[in-house]
This record gives sequence, structure tokens and C-alpha cells, in this order.
Amino acid sequence: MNIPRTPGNIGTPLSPSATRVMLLGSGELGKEVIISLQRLGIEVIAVDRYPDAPGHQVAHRAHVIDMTDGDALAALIERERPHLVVPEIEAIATAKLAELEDAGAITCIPTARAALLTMNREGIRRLAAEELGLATSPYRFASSLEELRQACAEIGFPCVVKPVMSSSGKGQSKLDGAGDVEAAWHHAAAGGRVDAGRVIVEGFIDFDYEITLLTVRATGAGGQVETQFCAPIGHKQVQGDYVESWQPQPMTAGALANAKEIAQKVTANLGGRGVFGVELFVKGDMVWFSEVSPRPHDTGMVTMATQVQSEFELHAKAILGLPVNVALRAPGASAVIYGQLDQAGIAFEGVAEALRVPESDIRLFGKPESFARRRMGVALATAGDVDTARARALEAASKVKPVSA
Ligand SMILES: Nc1ncnc2c1ncn2[C@@H]1O[C@H](COP(=O)(O)OP(=O)(O)OP(=O)(O)O)[C@@H](O)[C@H]1O
Ligand SMILES: NCC(=O)N[C@@H]1O[C@H](COP(=O)([O-])[O-])[C@@H](O)[C@H]1O
Ligand SMILES: [Mg+2]
Repeated sequence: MNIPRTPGNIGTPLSPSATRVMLLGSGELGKEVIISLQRLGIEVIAVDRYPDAPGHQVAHRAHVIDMTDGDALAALIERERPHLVVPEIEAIATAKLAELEDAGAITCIPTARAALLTMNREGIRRLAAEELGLATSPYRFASSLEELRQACAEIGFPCVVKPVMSSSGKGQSKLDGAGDVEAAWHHAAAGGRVDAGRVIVEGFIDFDYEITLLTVRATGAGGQVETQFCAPIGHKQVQGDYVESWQPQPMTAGALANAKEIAQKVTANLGGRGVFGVELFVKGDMVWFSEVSPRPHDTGMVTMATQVQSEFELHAKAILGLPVNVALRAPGASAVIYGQLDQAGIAFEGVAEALRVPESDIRLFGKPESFARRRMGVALATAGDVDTARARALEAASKVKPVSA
């Protein structure tokens, strides 16, 4: 279908020489990747499951398809002939991407195999724990309520049940005893992005804190792919969804070394180029691998304030074969702005007040429809220290009030 272009060689958008990149998923994370690509003169095609997604609004062309439909996906790729295909969410027909990549028809970021393995918790968990020997929570998989009862009994309580295909905490429950199993099974079936009828049960890790270690695989001076690490990002999750993040998260030298070793192993195995969000639980010097996004991470939105190059710029540059700079500029934090209303076309009051908070900034994603727990924006702040930055980001986010238009 096309020939991968020499890395670093960029054409003119909307002309025969254009370097074309297709985003599969065009939410808030894709929108920022697209803006970074646009700045480098890339022709960007944004795809999502609904019209007017955030990334659609800033791309050269926008398409709405069912991205879990392999035939629809292949037809669109055939039509647009992108040089790079960039998955932005998990729920896409990754087996079709693997087939196209094997046939030499596409270059998938970072690799189709990485997208395939991380789409399903079973794929990445078995790779990390069973092949790479990384420390993880104890786990079992279950495909029926009866299997789940058995699996929970083996793992013990408390434990966490999640659909094998889900993200942002959808369908996830913490279970304190056998009485919680049935509700968790039904919640998983209703909340997964794709109901695969299968769940993972994980032993609950009583961590001191959790981090995302943004790990970048980019072309180094010698032309080989090199691995670099951003400063660790600490975060707070509520119902499995991130509400606050900050960078840098203080860590012991031992914990940081263990975190980097795990991130190095898992990203080297997944391969390719780009940003990976390696999610880790930390207690003292002990580090457990949780999961990895082979793409920028929601908690990494903080890097729009804190780093010389945000995780989105890093991803754009790395996938194009360009060098990157992972340096921290200032300590900072992010705080999520939820929709609070179930309504289309809402408005946001208080943006000016939010921006009066020192060293703050705001991103409103422009999602056409709001839900009470849908992430609609984020407040960012920097400061001389992380605690002050967190307080500023929270204050700025609290000033922004979703209202009926
Ligand atoms: N085994 C566990 N022990 C303790 N806490 C857990 C465990 N699994 C998940 N959590 C908590 O729930 C959060 C969300 O879990 P996880 O990252 O697996 O879900 P997700 O749906 O993939 O979320 P996202 O897409 O935002 O990364 C974790 O960041 C952590 O705070
Ligand atoms: N944890 C993964 C994550 O944050 N993904 C981000 O959320 C969008 C979906 O949002 P929506 O559910 O509001 O459409 C995705 O497109 C991606 O940008
Ligand atoms: Mg996660």
C-alpha cells in the first residue's frame, strides 16, 4: 500500500510529497499529538468512533468509523495511504493492523504487536509476568461468574477485578470479600469498552505511591533506537481513573533504578519508536509492573506544563525518527476537569478565574458531549515545588464550572 519513508525526511502537507500520519482514536491525547505533528508539517488524518472528536477538530481530515471493524479500518487505510498508523486507544482491530503490518502495508506505532498485546490485559500481563519475569500483582483470568468466584478465592481479598479490555477504570471494582464477586462480574460486563466476557482478578497491592514512567524510544545520534526516561510522574486515581498527576514524584534511588529496569525491559520487548506510559506501583524500593500504554498517557498531560517537550511532542518526534529532549523544565501538576453534566454542547464558566491562579494553564478538549464522569479538560500548573503546583492545579480546575449553554 505504501513504502515507509526515511525517518527525518518530511514532505509538504496536501501535496504529493506529504508525510501522512493517521491517528486511530482522536481524544484529548490524540489532539495534542496531532497539534505537535501539524507543527512539523505532517499531513494528519484523525479517526474516531464519533464525529467532532477533539483530534478531528485540528486534523487535515477527519473520519468516523467503527475502529473495531477490521474491514472498515483496512478500507480507510487503503484510501488514505498513511505512512504511519498511530493507535491512540486500545479498542481497535489490532489483529487487522498486525496482518497489514506483516504484509508490509503499514507501519504501526510503535508496532502492531505492541498494540495487540496491550489492547488485552491478558496479553500484556502474561508477557510481563510469565515471559519477562517482572514483578506484578498475583492474577487469574475468568470467563464466567463461577470461574471468577474460584479465581477470587485463590487470589484472596482485597482484590481488583477488571474487564480484560477496558481503560480509564471502566468496569473496574475493588472487592473486599466473596459477597462482592457477583456485582463485580456484572460491573465488568457493563463497563468494558469491548465486552470480551473475560476479566482479570489482581491481588490488591498496598503501594506507597504509584507512578507513570514515560519511556521514549527514539532515534539516537548513531541512528539506532535509544531509550530515555522522563522524570517519574506521580498520580492519584479515583475509581480507576486519574484525577491528579504531578512531576517529579520523589523516589528513592533504589526504587527509581528498579522502575527504569522494568520500563526498559517491557518497552524493549514491545519495540518500535514512540512514547510509552509504564504504570508502576512502588513500596519502599519494591516496584511492581501494572500495565503499559504504547502511546502517551493521560497522567502525562502534566508534561505540557513541566517538560521542555511534552509527551505529545516527544511522541510526534520519536515516531518520525527525530531526536527528542526529555528534560524537565519545572515541577508541576495537572488536575482533571470532569463534565459533571450529562449533556451535549455545554459551556465552561470561570476560565478567566482559573487562569488568575499563578503559573496555571487550562486545556478544554472540545468534546461534543459531556457526561458527569467524562474528562472534558485539564488544569495545569507549575511552581518551585510539586506540593504548591498540585494546590495550584486543583484550585484552577475547581474554578472551571461546566454549565448548560
Ligand atoms: N492490583 C492493584 N492493586 C492496587 N491498586 C490497583 C490495582 N490495579 C489497579 N489499581 C488501581 O486502579 C488504577 C487503574 O487501574 P488500571 O491502570 O489497571 O486501569 P485502566 O482502566 O487501565 O486505567 P487507565 O486506562 O487510566 O490506565 C491504578 O492506577 C491503581 O490506582
Ligand atoms: N486512559 C486512557 C485515556 O485517557 N485515553 C484518552 O481518552 C480518550 C477517550 O475519552 P472518552 O472516553 O471521553 O471518549 C481517548 O481518545 C484518549 O485520548
Ligand atoms: Mg492504568
